[in-house]
Amino acid sequence: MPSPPRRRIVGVSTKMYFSAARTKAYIAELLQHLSKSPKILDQIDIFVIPDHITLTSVIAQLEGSKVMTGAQDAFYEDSGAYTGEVSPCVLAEVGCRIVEVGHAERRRIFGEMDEDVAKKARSAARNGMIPLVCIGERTKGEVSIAVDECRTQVENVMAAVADDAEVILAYEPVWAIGAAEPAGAGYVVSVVKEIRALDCVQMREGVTRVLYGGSAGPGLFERLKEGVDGLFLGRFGHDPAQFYKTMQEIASAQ
Ligand SMILES: O=C[C@H](O)COP(=O)(O)O
Repeated sequence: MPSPPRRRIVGVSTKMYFSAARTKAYIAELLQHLSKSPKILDQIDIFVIPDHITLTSVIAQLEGSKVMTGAQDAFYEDSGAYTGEVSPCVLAEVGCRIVEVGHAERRRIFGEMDEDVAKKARSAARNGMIPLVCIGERTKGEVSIAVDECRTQVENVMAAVADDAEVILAYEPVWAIGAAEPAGAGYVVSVVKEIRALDCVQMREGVTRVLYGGSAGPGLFERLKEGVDGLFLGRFGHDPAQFYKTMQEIASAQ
């Protein structure tokens, strides 16, 4: 079966870096940039993942712009006695489109395991949102070792998520997150090629896009374009002008 067409996509997470005021100003400035070339949103998908507190105001600011808003996490149950958790059902209700799960910081600091990540991805998809699943090896080394570590993460998720649901995999080598530079292009392209070749990815009915994240920013996509469908930015997208520049590069890459 031929794989479904994959549209390029780029997004940014503000993690827990921004105040509410900065998030508001960031989105306003981003919209100003986008108004200069509105066609960009017909060419590629764009998303912003703010913190939970500002999520609904970001959705309101972005209304009518086609820029998607995502959440940085969501619980795997829709409702109940889960104090402090965020319901995927409520996220969908307020217009959230993407749910990021399994970020390396959540795995390391909050002890999330592949099983938790898989359950969260399943409930995001069950609620009509796109799970954006972060995967990646912990230590810098050989391509084959990275692929082995990612394989387990991906297989767990794909076994849990409905076969026809769209999934975004964000390949983020843990050692490249928060670093000065991204992982080497040849290395990333090789790992992503192997991830795409996994049976659990190949055999899916739903679209699976693969992004690269980990010190990503302007100037990177051209080197990764033969392997990835886009980029997932952190720090180097926290200046709206830099995020916009990255979008332009992705939209214009042949
Ligand atoms: O969520 C984004 C990634 O963890 C990358 O973050 P970074 O670009 O600041 O390294």
